[in-house]
Amino acid sequence: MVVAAALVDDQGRILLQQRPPGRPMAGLWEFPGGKIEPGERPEAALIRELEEELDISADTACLSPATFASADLEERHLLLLLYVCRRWRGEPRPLHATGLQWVRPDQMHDLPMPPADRPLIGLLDALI
Ligand SMILES: Nc1nc2c([nH]c(=O)n2[C@@H]2O[C@H](COP(=O)(O)OP(=O)(O)OP(=O)(O)O)[C@@H](O)[C@H]2O)c(=O)[nH]1
Repeated sequence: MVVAAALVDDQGRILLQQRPPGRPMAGLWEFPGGKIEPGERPEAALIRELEEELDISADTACLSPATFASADLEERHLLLLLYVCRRWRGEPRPLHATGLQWVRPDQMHDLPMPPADRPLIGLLDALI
């Protein structure tokens, strides 16, 4: 079970981060987030991941449940809960990722992304 955020800026662009080398799916552009730890609430997990990965603070009230992805990975099944977040404190910095970029949903079709994320693009385009 994974939580992730579509951080949306005032131009309707979404922040993607690039997975670093030496890890599964290296080089792909993904939504910031990560695994929920045992006993952790999903929103708390996402707030923790945003701090760890981007050095930003978000409040639970600013995390809107948006949609989810369900896909087979190599040895596991992934359930990814995607939240939309339009307000946070701080300027995102790539503490774990190779890089960050802000993109409109329609631009995501041209980026290499994890297969599970592909069905989310059209949904985000309609939502934002
Ligand atoms: N954060 C994030 N993870 C995603 C996305 N799409 C997707 O398939 N995933 C998968 O969901 C998992 C996220 O957990 P993580 O980021 O903590 O995983 P990790 O690299 O430590 O994976 P590992 O523990 O299997 O090595 C990974 O298997 C990742 O490939 C996405 O858009 N954002």
